[in-house]
Amino acid sequence: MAPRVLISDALSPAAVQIFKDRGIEVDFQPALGKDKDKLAEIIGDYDGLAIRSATKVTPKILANAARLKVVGRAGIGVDNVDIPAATARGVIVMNTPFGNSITTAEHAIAMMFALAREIPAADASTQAGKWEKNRFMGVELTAKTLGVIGCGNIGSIVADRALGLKMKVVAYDPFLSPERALDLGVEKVELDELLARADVITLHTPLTDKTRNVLSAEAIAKTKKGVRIVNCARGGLVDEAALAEALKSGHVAGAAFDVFVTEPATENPLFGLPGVICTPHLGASTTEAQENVALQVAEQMSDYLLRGAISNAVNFPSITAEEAPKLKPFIELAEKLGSFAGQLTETDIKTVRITYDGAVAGLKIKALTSSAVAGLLRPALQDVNVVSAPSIARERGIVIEETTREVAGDYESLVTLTVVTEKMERSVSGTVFADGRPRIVDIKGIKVDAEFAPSMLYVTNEDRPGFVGRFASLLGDAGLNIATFALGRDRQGGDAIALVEVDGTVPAEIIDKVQQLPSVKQAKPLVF
Ligand SMILES: NC(=O)c1ccc[n+]([C@@H]2O[C@H](COP(=O)([O-])OP(=O)(O)OC[C@H]3O[C@@H](n4cnc5c(N)ncnc54)[C@H](O)[C@@H]3O)[C@@H](O)[C@H]2O)c1
Ligand SMILES: O=C(O)CC[C@@H](O)C(=O)O
Repeated sequence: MAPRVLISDALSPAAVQIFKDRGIEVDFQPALGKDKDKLAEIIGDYDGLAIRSATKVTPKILANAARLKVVGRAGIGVDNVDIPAATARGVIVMNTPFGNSITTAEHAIAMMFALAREIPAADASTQAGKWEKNRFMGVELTAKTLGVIGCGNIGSIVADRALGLKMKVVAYDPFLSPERALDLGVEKVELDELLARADVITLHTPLTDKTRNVLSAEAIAKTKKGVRIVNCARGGLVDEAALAEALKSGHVAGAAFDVFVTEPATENPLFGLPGVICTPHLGASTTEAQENVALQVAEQMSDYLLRGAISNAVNFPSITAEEAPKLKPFIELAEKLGSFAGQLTETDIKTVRITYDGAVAGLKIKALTSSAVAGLLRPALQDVNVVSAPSIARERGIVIEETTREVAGDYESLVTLTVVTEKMERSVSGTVFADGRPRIVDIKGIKVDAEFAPSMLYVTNEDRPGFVGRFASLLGDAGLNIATFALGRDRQGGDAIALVEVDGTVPAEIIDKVQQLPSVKQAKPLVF
């Protein structure tokens, strides 16, 4: 069945065409993002949800989204998606980090000019027939200092454009390296210095606990008298009430805001104040940017739904379309090794160690580890997948350790998963043969060679003559057909294991009978 995608915001129709061309069924309902009840009612029918900022992907929506595998944000900020809730439900969340950066940077520059020359007020006055030539005395931007708070993708484009305007640019960004600052031609400074020196301040950080109210009343008080402030990033970076006071007192000469604490902003402390210019979150609203982000999100979502390739996910490592086919058999191997260990582990897991030897060490091991952990946890917690597994493990205090060793041993690639509980430590290793099928090659240090089959029986016993005959007769007498039989032992007379593929499920009473055979230590049914 073709995957189904719902577009619940006003994305460019270019996205619809991409989905259709890729063979994905697409439902374009651009007004649905505003109707959360209707969205909750129908979301269960879709594998993918493509959004802009109007759709709020809340835990309630996710709880109804039984089929949902991916949320694609045609834009940068994913603050309208509950990422922990999506991750916990195994839903990939991806964005398009660059498609609207230039457009948004241009909006910030436009806002700066609009402030410097009071263009909106001059326009309104002129069109009202007033011709107030002496009322609007602007300021020149050349040689002024622009303070950029957050010098990432958009902040650095703004800086570049401002340098082109012959402004001086100072930037505050704890993650901006001195080399990058030098490259951009900006001066990296601390926040207080930026506040003291900037004639115009522009914000370009995400909204986080650290950046909320980065321009607080206290910070605004440290700015130069007559400063102008531009916010085209996120509402909440500036204390709106404090800014309103500073505008009224004349300390701040102007503020141009595209984003607000509450959106849609129908009322706001800044509205109606002198020197204030507002736009309704238009930063990304150009034909070019909307086409870029719509095409990109549709491509990314299609790649994931059809090929398992992941790009720009905020809750999972990227997997390119080239990597996906190489990873696929190892994802299956890791998941099955995890499942093997999970089905045999009855007590609390403390640590999971995963070692990647040989060629597999060069692959995206984060995806493999997540798959192994998903397989490990699934016997105990049904609702876990490769996306949610690491966070679920973390919540349960399970430590996950990964080791890579590029040198190959007996196998070109070997994955070993070791589970440590309070009482024991159990390891299982596997590889992928040339036919692409995963196999178990070692259990607790005992060599075996078995494929994973839908129904299996795992038996550990003391290595004594007669066991195999008695065991096979017991299964035969119960009408259970043995499909494959793998045996291994650590040494003659020591511990032995049998991994047997049977046709059909093994009834519980047969497991009990196997358990009672002489020399048997443990008998467990396994399903893969
Ligand atoms: N108005 C719009 O329509 C619109 C459009 C696109 C993006 N945005 C918003 O613009 C913002 C920036 O987007 P971007 O693509 O440049 O993001 P980015 O991740 O490339 O850059 C953000 C920068 O902020 C810096 N930063 C993080 N914490 C900081 C802190 N405490 N102090 C100072 N700097 C800090 C980071 O180091 C990074 O360099 C985002 O919030 C995004 O959602 C708004
Ligand atoms: O979709 C939009 O119009 C806004 C996008 C913008 O806020 C973003 O973070 O990319």
